Amino acid sequence: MSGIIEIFESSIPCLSTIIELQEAVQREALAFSAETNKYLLYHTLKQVGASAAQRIVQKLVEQGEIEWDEDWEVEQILDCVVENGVDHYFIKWKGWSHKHNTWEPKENLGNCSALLDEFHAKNSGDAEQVRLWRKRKFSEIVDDEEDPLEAKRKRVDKIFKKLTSLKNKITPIQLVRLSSATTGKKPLYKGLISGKGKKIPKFLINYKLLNPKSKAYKEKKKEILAALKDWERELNSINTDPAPIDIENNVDLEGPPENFVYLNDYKPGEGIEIPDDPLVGCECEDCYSNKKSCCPSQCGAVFAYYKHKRVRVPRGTPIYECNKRCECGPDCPNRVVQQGRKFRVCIFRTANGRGWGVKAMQNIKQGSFVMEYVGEVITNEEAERRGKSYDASGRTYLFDLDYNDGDCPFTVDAAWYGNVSHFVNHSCDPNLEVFGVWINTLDPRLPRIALFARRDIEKGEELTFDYMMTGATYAQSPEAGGDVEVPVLQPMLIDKEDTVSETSDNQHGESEVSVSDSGDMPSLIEQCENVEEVDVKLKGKVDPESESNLVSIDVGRAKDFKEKEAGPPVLTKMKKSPRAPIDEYKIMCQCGAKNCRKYLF
Ligand SMILES: C[S@@+](CC[C@H](N)C(=O)[O-])C[C@H]1O[C@@H](n2cnc3c(N)ncnc32)[C@H](O)[C@@H]1O
Repeated sequence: MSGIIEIFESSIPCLSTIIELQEAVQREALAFSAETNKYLLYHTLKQVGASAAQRIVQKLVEQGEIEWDEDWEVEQILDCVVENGVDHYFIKWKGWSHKHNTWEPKENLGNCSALLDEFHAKNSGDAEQVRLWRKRKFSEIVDDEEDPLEAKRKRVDKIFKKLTSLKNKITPIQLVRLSSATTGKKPLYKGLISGKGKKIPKFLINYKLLNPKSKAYKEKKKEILAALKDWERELNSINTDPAPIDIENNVDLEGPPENFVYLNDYKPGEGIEIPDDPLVGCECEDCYSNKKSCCPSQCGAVFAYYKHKRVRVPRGTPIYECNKRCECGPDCPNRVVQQGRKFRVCIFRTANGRGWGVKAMQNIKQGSFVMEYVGEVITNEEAERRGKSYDASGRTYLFDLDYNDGDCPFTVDAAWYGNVSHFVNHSCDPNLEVFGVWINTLDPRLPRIALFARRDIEKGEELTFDYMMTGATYAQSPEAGGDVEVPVLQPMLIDKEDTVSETSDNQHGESEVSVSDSGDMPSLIEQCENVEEVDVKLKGKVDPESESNLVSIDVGRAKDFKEKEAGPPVLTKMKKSPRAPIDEYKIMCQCGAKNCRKYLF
């Protein structure tokens, strides 16, 4: 065994920075696996940012460490503002499309004096006007289409991809050393910039920060807690869910994550439109008593909730909620996910190296809606591209909206934009369960991803879901005494003549879910504009033995797990590159469950 497994066994203190980790690895005569190296490299590039990464690459070229056949040349200066007293210019980079244009402080444009002169000459009109023009705020000039964070991220990804494809492998520590040299920020280390074969320099580690009793640690901790409080305020000012979010770090000195933008809903990625006009709604006076004609039934699905709004269908069952065209009010039992997260949760620092996690701040009853998984909705091709760098970095936030035939037109990426669910960790014995939910967007390819309590959850318990939910095509219906198997239905793929109805009452006096013939029911899908795109082939009666009855929103690429072969997948997440041999991407699962599968993906 090598690499990360050995590092785990060496018990590096959790406060280790990248440098400390490398130092410890060298001291113990261990080596990072290629994957760990890649992970640290990507993380370091992200930390230093796109512009500094460019300068580091230039340094590496100057030092003869690498050959780089393209360099970053400013092609044109397009705009200028003064923000916090610093001139910032909007740059078009040579060889990079306008998508990659970025705002750069003047200090980053050291050798562009000719272009700067040219820009200022062109824009030297009325002095007062120029002054006002330069004083515009970033927020006034960055239009909605433009996403500077996205442009920078793309540049980091591109640099990372290129660096890892070079013959000469660059280590993260080289980047860290050069980063302090090029950014002019407080150096992270002291010593020579080592070439190959040279002695590793002595690092400037603030060992006091490793001792929680030291004054330095306590001061740093205070600083971090203040930053986390600010972050908590910021998240709660954006969060539109009825329940607030707490933030807690009683474990280490990690502050708020950089480059993470809080969102409440899906953010459509480039070229993606998320329709939100359902065209039709129900006219029920009381949707719960009118299950047979309410929205779910019109979509060939079952009414998914009990009166008190807890889910009563097994996982994988598509959920159709009442939508904005329906006549029912907000108290309708078929409006649950759309009303947002009602349970207070806390983003907390885990104590066993899993980074941040999320815990419940109040008891949650089985079947309750807990939160939605939101992020950028991107195409399959874009997900493939991003997936490669995420896989290499050992972290992924990609959730395939894959369904039925394994074809995955869209993926939700919560890496840069997301809500609390961004921080929810995996468990092989999770307490949350995933459902696809359709509300105002009835495009079958664009379900919302909702996480419901799989069992009663106690206040303080960490919230988890299974990143590789696979297999079980039948869920036990707890309401039916635990042993009754309930078929999981697939949206759009049931016979027009098979509609779903409720039959016997359960012990709580609420009806159970079953499938029966009930004649011709006009399908909501048939009324949708995109009906041509939906596979509405008649499939015969819903057959509980048949895979084709299943909603399968696929784990995507974690193909190598035996469990996956055991049965068709259900709404699940976390992409891995199909081309990557699984050996390269083994990440130890730290969920601690008895039935732990050992590897995350
Ligand atoms: C969706 S993120 C969860 C939030 C993450 N812990 C953070 O700090 O941002 C997924 C990543 O968290 C880590 N993770 C989640 N569950 C884990 C587990 N059971 N064991 C080890 N690492 C885990 C892995 O790095 C994984 O790629």
